[in-house]
Amino acid sequence: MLRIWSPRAPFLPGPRGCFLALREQQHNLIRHWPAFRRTVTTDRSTQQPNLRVPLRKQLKDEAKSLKTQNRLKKGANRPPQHDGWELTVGIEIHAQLNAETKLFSKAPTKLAAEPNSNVALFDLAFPGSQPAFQSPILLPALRAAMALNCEIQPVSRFDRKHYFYQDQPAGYQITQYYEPFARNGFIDLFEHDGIAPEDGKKVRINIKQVQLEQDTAKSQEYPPSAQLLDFNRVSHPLIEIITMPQIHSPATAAACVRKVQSILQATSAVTTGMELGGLRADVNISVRKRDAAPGLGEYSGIRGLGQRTEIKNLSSFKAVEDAIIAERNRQVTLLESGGVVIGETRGWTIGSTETRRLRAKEGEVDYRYMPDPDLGPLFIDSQLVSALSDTLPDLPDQLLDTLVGPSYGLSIADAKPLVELDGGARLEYYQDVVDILQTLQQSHEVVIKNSLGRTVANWVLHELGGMLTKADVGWDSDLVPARTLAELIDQLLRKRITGPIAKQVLTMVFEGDKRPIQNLLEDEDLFLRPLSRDEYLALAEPLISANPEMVAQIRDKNQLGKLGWFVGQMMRAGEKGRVEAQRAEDILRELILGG
Ligand SMILES: Nc1ncnc2c1ncn2[C@@H]1O[C@H](COP(=O)(O)OP(=O)(O)OP(=O)(O)O)[C@@H](O)[C@H]1O
Ligand SMILES: [Mg+2]
Ligand SMILES: [Mg+2]
Repeated sequence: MLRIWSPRAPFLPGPRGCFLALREQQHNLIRHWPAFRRTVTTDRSTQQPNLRVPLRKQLKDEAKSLKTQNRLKKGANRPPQHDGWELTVGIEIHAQLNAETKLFSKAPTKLAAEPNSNVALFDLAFPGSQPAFQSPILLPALRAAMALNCEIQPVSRFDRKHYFYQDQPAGYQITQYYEPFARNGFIDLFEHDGIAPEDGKKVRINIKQVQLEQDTAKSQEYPPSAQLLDFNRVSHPLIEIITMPQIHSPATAAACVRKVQSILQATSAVTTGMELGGLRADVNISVRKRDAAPGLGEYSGIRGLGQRTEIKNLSSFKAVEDAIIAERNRQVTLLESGGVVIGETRGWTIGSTETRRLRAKEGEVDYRYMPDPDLGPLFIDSQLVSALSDTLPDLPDQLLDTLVGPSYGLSIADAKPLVELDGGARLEYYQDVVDILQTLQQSHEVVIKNSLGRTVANWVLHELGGMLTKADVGWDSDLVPARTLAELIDQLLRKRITGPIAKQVLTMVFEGDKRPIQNLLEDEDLFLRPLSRDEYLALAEPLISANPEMVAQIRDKNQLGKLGWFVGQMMRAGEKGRVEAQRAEDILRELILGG
């Protein structure tokens, strides 16, 4: 049974009315901007580290150790038989915007809701229902486009793209074909993104345009011959990001999608990534002989391209890479045996090494694009653009620069997961722990070195991260509150507990012990108690009597370096962490050398 979310169809009275309504809504947006930002986005800009020292070189050097690099160097993506061929890839990325309503109705966008419960009349193309552009959607869309370095267009328009399929009840999708809201952007990929730039610096991928459009319904096979349809997704606001055909390796293509995802997450333009279907990629692939005359294909000013095929709806970075490898291999083999590549849409399934033909590629003519007569132009005020640009948070590359810089001192291998994991939530947590720990350390008047950033990263990523992996649970900052972890690390840095005890306590907290750290350590008697002089003597004396030769070498031949061996033995024999090296050495000198 289909339930309709809204009993009233949203209505806007024609293009002129729409124009006025939009101007009015924009005005309100600017006026209420701070409040809006609090409710819809999670801007992390205020929580970012305030010291920013770009250290691109350091980033570059450290990136060399990345595993992906090793894989690339081994040439995993360049089988020798394809050396004479150049691969060209252009990507279209569809991202579900972080928005509360559909693109043209007030129906909520909650995807987890009961199937077909969040649907307005317009979303189902009920006769007489009209689109009502929901202007708050502009905010995540603009943030995304600006972070992708695009030029925001003051005027853009909506078009109808016709096709007939069960997932689109109107028979057309509303998109921005002729005049998108953003053009001419770019993203830069560096070694730390897992690619190997030819100039050793970066690869720049130009973005042709970013456009607003509607999502389609979700269909699910219902064997033997039916399909189930969930219209909750229909008209969910999407942006389509279209890159120029400037990508020449499968790994770069995957890195490009990964980078776009992390930029969209950093700007809160999206709430979910590829793993939850919030991002989908279509890849367009062609090959051409390196030394032959250029092919005839042309795209947006780039000439001499080979015939492209398109693989739609890829939903993981690995799928992007593997599908391109499979399709490149097919095209090269086909051309080498005298065949021709036909422009078509092809499918690819996870784990497969081959793409398969789905249908002939629809062209502009087949889609019968036309301006949507029910929607007026979209005017984007420069005031809104500058308000957004002032509040754009640090992007992943800037964050990495800060984290590997001198104030935090992280390795690129630690900085990257912090920036990328859990949509930035792990980084916020890390920053909270650092802040609290810094305050605690100041209040104890203990001077600690700049290793604090590294120590906290180790606990957040490796100790806590290891527990999450072992328990097979997702990230939840409430499992071990930031203050609890900061207090625990504080006790460790002040040498009041040992490392193994700190790990034991972290496990207890992780498993649900809610006692404050101080109480927990006291109750369980886990604080380090310094050893008495008698206890040091009891450790040293048996060692001295068991090793008379070494003692003689120290005493008679002045081989003081050998004292270190005795210190090591005492530390090993004593209760873990309680034997202090300096005090052990003092006792040994006293016993062997007589003071
Ligand atoms: N010869 C080519 N080789 C590889 N990629 C190409 C080639 N020509 C165009 N492309 C890429 O194909 C994509 C075309 O996307 P665009 O949205 O403009 O058209 P479309 O694929 O026909 O539309 P849609 O799939 O949305 O119906 C771009 O990313 C572009 O870079
Ligand atoms: Mg497209
Ligand atoms: Mg396409």
